[in-house]
Amino acid sequence: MSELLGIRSSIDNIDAALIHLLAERFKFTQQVGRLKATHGLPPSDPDRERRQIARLRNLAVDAHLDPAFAEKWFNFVVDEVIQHHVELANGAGAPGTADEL
Ligand SMILES: C=C(O[C@@H]1C=C(C(=O)O)C=C[C@H]1O)C(=O)O
Repeated sequence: MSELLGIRSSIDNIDAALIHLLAERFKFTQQVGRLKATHGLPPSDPDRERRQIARLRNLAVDAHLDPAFAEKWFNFVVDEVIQHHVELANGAGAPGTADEL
């Protein structure tokens, strides 16, 4: 089953890349959260989310990925981001990040 091992090795690489990309994304969303907290802006921006969902759904179709899955993934991530922004607005760091240390 060397074919299976080879395919799984590529899956492992992709999963590692996704973790690194998510970590980078959260670094930037934390910067946004700090700016929002400093300027008294609300944690969520529903208009921005709507625009991103439309954009990501189009990208997903082009990439032959289920657009409903792309939207579900985005909403899952954004829910966590907004939670972090609420915590920053309340003067706390986000859980599980360097802010907590
Ligand atoms: C990162 C932001 O905060 C929230 C999170 C978003 C995201 O993770 O893409 C988008 C909109 C906001 O609800 C932002 O306002 O840009």
